Amino acid sequence: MKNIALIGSTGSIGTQTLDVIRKHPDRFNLISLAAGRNVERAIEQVQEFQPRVVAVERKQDAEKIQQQFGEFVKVFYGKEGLIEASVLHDADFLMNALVGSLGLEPTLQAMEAGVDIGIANKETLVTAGHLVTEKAKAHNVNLLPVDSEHSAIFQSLEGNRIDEVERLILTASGGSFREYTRDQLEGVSVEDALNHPNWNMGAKITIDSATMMNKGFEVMEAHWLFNIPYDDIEVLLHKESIIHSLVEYRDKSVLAQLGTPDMRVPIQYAMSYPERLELRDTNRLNLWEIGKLHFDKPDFDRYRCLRYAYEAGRTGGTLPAVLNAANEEAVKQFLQGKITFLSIEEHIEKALERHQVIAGPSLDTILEVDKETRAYVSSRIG
Ligand SMILES: NC(=O)C1=CN([C@@H]2O[C@H](COP(=O)(O)OP(=O)(O)OC[C@H]3O[C@@H](n4cnc5c(N)ncnc54)[C@H](OP(=O)(O)O)[C@@H]3O)[C@@H](O)[C@H]2O)C=CC1
Ligand SMILES: CC(=O)[C@@H](O)[C@H](O)COP(=O)(O)O
Ligand SMILES: [Mn+2]
Repeated sequence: MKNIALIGSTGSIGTQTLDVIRKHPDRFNLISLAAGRNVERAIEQVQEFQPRVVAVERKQDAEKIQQQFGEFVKVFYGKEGLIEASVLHDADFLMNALVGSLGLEPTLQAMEAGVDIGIANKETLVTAGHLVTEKAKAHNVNLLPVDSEHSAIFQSLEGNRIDEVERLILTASGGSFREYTRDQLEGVSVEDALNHPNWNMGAKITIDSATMMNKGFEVMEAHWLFNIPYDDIEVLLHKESIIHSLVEYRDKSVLAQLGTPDMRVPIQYAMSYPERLELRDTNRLNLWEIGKLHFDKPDFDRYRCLRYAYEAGRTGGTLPAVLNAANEEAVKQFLQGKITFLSIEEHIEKALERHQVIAGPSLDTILEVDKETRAYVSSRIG
């Protein structure tokens, strides 16, 4: 039996993680959950899974849950609440399903406590990949990929040597506007941007997918997870999202992982690794039904965020934290209807241009840069 701590329980990855736990009660036991403001859903989850520790974003919501469940659960709130839900002496695995760089500190603290991490929360690796990978090594904990592309690469690497890899190829759907020219992106709506062709995900990652910042983040995530230089990580447009990513070896053999788009597959694999458990109610991949798969090269002028991500990743230091924070703030403002879709990349570009890079930043420096960058982007919007 594996004891699971889950932060971000009410979101897309969080609820699918709970579905995996629900399907395997003999294998997984939920000992804590952390949610944000979706208190009704959090309460239902507490009723069903009976974790002993619960965290929510706001004090008043924590009090409400504490009253309802009494002594059976300990309820916390805020940033400290996220840490309480992540660092438990008997946790075997923390699923980090939070959105944003908010996930960084709980991840680092759980690793210090020797807990293996399922890392869906890519912003943590983007913002502070050097700190996270160092900490994983120092405390001998596994950092298991949950993102579908990284799970595909992880699976395609199994039984092979990393020093025999020549190239990682990350597939990209192209997002909600993949058939649009740059001119057609003028004035697109939030609703249209949220309409991902293949995946049903949280709002922020759906916008990141439309700008292709998601793929840029995934390049950075792959760099840190698999220790591969940026020059050897490529992006391939593949609109069906059937091939989840590929690894090319030095003999030019290419291994890949395929499947119908269902995040419960990589979620479950991270949780059950190195075993594969049954997943009954997912769709089988019948290639004859699909008939054709399509591939294309990404255009770095059409998808500028992809270019910024490679540049920030190659530069390193504090620049990736700026990229992430500027993106988080700009996407938030776009979702609130305050800026246009195309101006997301404009704000990011300006934030990157003005930043004086600090090499090898500490956690405190990263947190400071994160805060300062959000304030800068917010002040540009007014
Ligand atoms: N969805 C997907 O298919 C995939 C997602 N990912 C990555 O996984 C991560 C999660 O994505 P996704 O599940 O889509 O995101 P969602 O927006 O659906 O969920 C985010 C979760 O974080 C919680 N949260 C947000 N702010 C706070 C806060 N201040 N305090 C506590 N909890 C908070 C939300 O709580 P609440 O709703 O209660 O406010 C929710 O539970 C992201 O990093 C994303 O890039 C990667 C691959 C695929
Ligand atoms: C499901 C998943 O892993 C997402 O990150 C997905 O990759 C988004 O799709 P695109 O970024 O390829 O549009
Ligand atoms: Mn992905």
